[in-house]
Amino acid sequence: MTQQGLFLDTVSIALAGRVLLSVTHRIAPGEVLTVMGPSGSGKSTLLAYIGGFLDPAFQASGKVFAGSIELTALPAQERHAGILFQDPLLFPHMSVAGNLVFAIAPDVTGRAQRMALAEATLAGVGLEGMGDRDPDTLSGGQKARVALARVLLSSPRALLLDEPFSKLDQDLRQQMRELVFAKARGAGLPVILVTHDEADAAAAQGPVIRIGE
Ligand SMILES: Nc1ncnc2c1ncn2[C@@H]1O[C@H](COP(=O)(O)OP(=O)(O)OP(=O)(O)O)[C@@H](O)[C@H]1O
Repeated sequence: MTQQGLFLDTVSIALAGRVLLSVTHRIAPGEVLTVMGPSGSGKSTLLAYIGGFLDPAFQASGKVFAGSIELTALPAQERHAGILFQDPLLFPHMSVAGNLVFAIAPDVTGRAQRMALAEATLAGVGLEGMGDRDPDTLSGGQKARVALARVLLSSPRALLLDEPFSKLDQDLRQQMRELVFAKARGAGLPVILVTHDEADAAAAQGPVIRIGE
């Protein structure tokens, strides 16, 4: 996929007639925009709007573009907004490789080819040879890496990070965010990072917007 920025064009979201946030911002390929703000200010809601799963209780307007593609004109499954949540949300009844193969686009055909792609992506996040493992046997940091591998395999147009590091201890947190930012830079993916943590924001080395303050 060619490198594309993300453009939030006069995005405005309200709840019960009260405007939660208004944002216009361009994020370059590989750049991280950090979004901070108090609990309940609408950070997750912004990601839900971009991803296409905003609850109908909200009133939203504005467009979101990935390069020249208007994501807000597409159904959620066609947006390819690569979202990572606080919880890695792995399927417990599938192996690690199974969790990854599931995310690969159907145009990669053949079981061997799909498994090879999954294994290579696993190796790229530091989990070489762990495809056969059951997700329940992994540590929290390893699960977070599997979730990252899965999102990278899903042909994302952007990475939307909803506090994905917050359950990890300090060292792991630092390692994981460096890995995510390096992967985003390598793939030329624009990133939105929702966090409460100033150290995350500093590590992102990009612009910071604060909502609800
Ligand atoms: N489905 C919903 N229906 C009605 N209100 C909702 C719904 N989901 C969230 N809200 C409200 O919308 C506001 C924004 O919520 P949101 O989860 O985006 O905040 P946040 O900034 O991500 O908070 P936190 O930092 O605690 O995760 C909050 O007041 C929340 O209670």
